Amino acid sequence: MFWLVLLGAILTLLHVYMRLLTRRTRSMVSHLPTYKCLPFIGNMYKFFGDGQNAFNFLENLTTIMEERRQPFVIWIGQCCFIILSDPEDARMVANNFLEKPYFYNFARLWLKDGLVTAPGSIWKHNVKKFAVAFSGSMVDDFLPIFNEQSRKLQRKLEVEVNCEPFDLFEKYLAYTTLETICQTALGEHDVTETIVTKEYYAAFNGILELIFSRALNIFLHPEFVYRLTPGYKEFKRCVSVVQNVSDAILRKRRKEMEEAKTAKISDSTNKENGEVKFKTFLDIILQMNDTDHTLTEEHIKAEIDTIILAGQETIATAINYIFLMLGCKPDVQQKLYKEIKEIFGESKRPVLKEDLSRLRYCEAIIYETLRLFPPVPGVLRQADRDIKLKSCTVPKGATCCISFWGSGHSKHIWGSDALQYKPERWLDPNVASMGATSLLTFSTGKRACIGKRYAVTLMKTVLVHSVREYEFVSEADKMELKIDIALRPISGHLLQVKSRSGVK
Ligand code: HEM
Repeated sequence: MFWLVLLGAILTLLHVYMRLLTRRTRSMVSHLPTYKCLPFIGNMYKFFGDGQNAFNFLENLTTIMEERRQPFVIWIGQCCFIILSDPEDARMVANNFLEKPYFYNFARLWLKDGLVTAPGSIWKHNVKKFAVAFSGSMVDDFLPIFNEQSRKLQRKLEVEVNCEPFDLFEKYLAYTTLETICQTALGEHDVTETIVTKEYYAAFNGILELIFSRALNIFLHPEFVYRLTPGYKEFKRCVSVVQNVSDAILRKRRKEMEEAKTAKISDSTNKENGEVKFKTFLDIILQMNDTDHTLTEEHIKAEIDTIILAGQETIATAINYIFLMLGCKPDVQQKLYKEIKEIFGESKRPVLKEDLSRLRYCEAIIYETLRLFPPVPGVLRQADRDIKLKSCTVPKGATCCISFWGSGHSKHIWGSDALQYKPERWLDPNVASMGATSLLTFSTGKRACIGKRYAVTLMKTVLVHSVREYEFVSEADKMELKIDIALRPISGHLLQVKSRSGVK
């Protein structure tokens, strides 16, 4: 009995002490909507469960934010999270705060100082030099690879014509985008047997699942606790499988560059008919490494893994949603087919640079899908000082969560038909220019995505090659979703392929 009373007293004191520590933050956000807080865990009880539960939670608080037109507050233990979806607020936060909160440390065990997880000081040092690898002119140079990969996908889909519905993402897209990113960003052309293997992909996915389940369980947040769990062992195993691949890519590329240097010939990996096609992301880092010795071997490998994560999973998810939406909106699909016919006629030629700006309806479909189905549903930033937003002041120490799901579904931003899938809205010049700043799917501000142009160009190329050949059918209007870092479908996501000529 005595021990129980003592324990009760200690817990009460601890609780009071924690309340005192967070008193300023609590008073600054007290006017914002929130849920009932439990001692010690705050609102963490809302997250217990799976990714579907996390998605329902996001939908629920989005509705409240829409009604109140205010950010929403969540307490995870003693950490205050301010969820916001207003694009102006989002820009304010993203331009002022460079640091990412401790959740990103769960991924830092793997991605270390790679661009996505790096602390602000390291990110600032690298970002401009790295971003060159995905600039407009570079992306134009990637077009032959985008075309080749899109054609390969189109040919693979032939076996699905008039067959049972299937999961496009799992069966094909994940591998198509993995191969594409390896060829364009890492200069690694021979990837079918080394990287694009089931083992690699399972390990890659395993890491993402483990990071997400850790994030949902507050008791696994302290590093010393997590290291004692079987989850950590599995995490280390998966990371080692993935890192063996980045290690092999790095060693191979270094050897090629060394050999070229020794033989005093220019390196030909990315050349075609003697002309330099493009300098890859990996080559840029390796060249920087000659003069910048802050780039360690470990850091370079972390950048390889980062670019595979950032560039592969996101585009595959986005393309999957596009096909699913086309499948349940035959009128939209027909309009896209018509646009492709107008530009390409009966020709099966590759997509050229000049075609990209003419694919206006195709672009509208891409943006409309990204608005309603953001592959990354939101990002986090750590407030290192107070900052004033439209309806509150974010207190120093709080974590801001920019909800792309919330902004994409807001009637205050997109109008009363915000929840409808209507690519036509992007053809209105007013909406298109407003949308350019209000569509947050690629994030906003200083640490926004550097691969937007890459992603949109690849998506257009894939769509042209597939839609001119096949018709797609889905029941995605009944799709159910979950969050496991990415926004993923759990049902209603199977696709059927039909031949346009009606002949298999
Ligand atoms: C539809 C496709 C894509 C979506 C929706 C997307 C979305 C995002 C988002 C939301 C962020 C911010 C992450 C954060 O703050 O935590 C981000 C960052 C990033 N993305 Fe993308 N991305 C896509 C494609 C790509 C591609 C194709 C690449 C590269 C080839 C890429 C490279 C990066 C990198 C390197 C960062 C980190 C930027 C930084 O911190 O400076 N992304 N992306």
